[in-house]
Amino acid sequence: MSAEPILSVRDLTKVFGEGEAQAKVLKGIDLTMAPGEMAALLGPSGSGKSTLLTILGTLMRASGGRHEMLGVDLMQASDAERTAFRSRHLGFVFQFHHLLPDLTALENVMMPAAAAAGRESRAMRERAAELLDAVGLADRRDYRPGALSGGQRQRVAVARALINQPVLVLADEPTGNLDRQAADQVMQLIRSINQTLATSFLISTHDEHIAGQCPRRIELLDGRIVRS
Ligand SMILES: Nc1ncnc2c1ncn2[C@@H]1O[C@H](COP(=O)(O)OP(=O)(O)OP(=O)(O)O)[C@@H](O)[C@H]1O
Repeated sequence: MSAEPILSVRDLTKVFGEGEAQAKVLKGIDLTMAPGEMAALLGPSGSGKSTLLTILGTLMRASGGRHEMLGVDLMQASDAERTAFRSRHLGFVFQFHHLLPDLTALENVMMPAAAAAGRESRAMRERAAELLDAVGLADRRDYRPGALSGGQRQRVAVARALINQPVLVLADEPTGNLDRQAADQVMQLIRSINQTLATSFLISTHDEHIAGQCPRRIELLDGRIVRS
């Protein structure tokens, strides 16, 4: 028997604007993801990749269709329920790391956990240190982002995405700002986390080399999935 999907999306649509300025950007997306899946999301610029990731991340609501995760109906959920769901079950990595410049690597990794709990704890600090160790940056925990390389910053961002033990990490061009070597290191890291922790990843990219490192590929074209 196959496992229940963690994510189930049916006929999902997104319309921006009104009247003549209206643009239908997602035109009926059907998508499921199984626990522990790692998928690349490909498509030309403007095909809707970021819009889809933003909706799946509960950072924006779809205009129509069904959006369920872990059995929760996220279309019907209130804003407060969606926020709680996000901090408990989802992680994010963006093209630009969005680390806070005045915090150390360790403090940045800890931040989503401290924000969710409303305070810091020793357990959080220990888990953040373990994650920095796992991404190969144990010796950089007290460095601020400005003193790290682009690839190191992105590895800190991956560690930060994992602090709340998410079921699914949404990554929007996580290697888009990196050279090939640093990009490969980040992808190796993501694959090893995917395999050891069974965290699912959905990774948008323009780069076939990056997509080739993902077991599944999902292709968007003009707001529709044309291959999955
Ligand atoms: N807030 C918004 N209001 C109006 N239109 C928007 C908005 N956000 C995105 N769009 C439009 O939706 C379409 C899809 O944008 P999206 O950013 O999802 O594409 P993408 O596939 O991620 O592109 P890229 O690869 O260039 O990042 C584009 O035509 C864009 O102009």
